[in-house]
Amino acid sequence: MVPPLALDIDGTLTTPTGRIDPRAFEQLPEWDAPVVFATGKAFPYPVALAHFLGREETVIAENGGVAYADGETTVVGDPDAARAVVEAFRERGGAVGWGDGDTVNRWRETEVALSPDADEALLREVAAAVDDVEVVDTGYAYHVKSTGVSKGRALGVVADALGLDPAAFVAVGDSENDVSTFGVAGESYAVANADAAAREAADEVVEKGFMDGTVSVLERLRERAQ
Ligand SMILES: O=C(O)COP(=O)(O)O
Ligand SMILES: [Mg+2]
Repeated sequence: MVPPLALDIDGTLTTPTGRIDPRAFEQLPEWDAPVVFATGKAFPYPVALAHFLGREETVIAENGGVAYADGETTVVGDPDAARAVVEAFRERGGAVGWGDGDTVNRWRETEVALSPDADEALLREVAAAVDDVEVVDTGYAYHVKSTGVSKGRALGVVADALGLDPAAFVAVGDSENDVSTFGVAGESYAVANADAAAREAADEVVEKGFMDGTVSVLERLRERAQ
């Protein structure tokens, strides 16, 4: 039997230009165990991905602020604290940076995400003045979130709902926001494009980057299951 998977999305299932790698549509629909999409993106993104892959909608969004499994949504974190930090950042001249529509934050319930172009030093300075709020840099966004919220903690909630031990999961990821997942999954892999924190936390850093790296992990797990 192949193991259940906890898969990050950006940097892990994508191409270097940020598209979902088409191999996700070849490999994941048939994966014969639960697949949890664990992302920093807002709730609709992993739900849509699972939906269009024809998989159960079992997802972690907002870096663990939102977890959804077996029809049940769990929301944790203090959105008001995160929003207050971003408001103070704006008052001091900072810009969230996604343009007028801001679909990045439109459906976000527990945290705020800022563009990688945002003024990081100012953001960190403003956030440091507020208790229980932190800034997480995924390489794709700066996330202002409650400190107790993490993908790893949410994986515990999701695993529970599925009647599984989180240690049964194999995790693949690429950045700081995957470190907590690597801590609770039984086995963890960072793709070659991963940042220092993810590389340090993973059981193994694979040779290839982005979906090439993830595909190499999936192949290995499939071979092992035979
Ligand atoms: O939303 C981000 O910043 C990154 O998303 P990810 O967790 O799927 O890599
Ligand atoms: Mg990622």
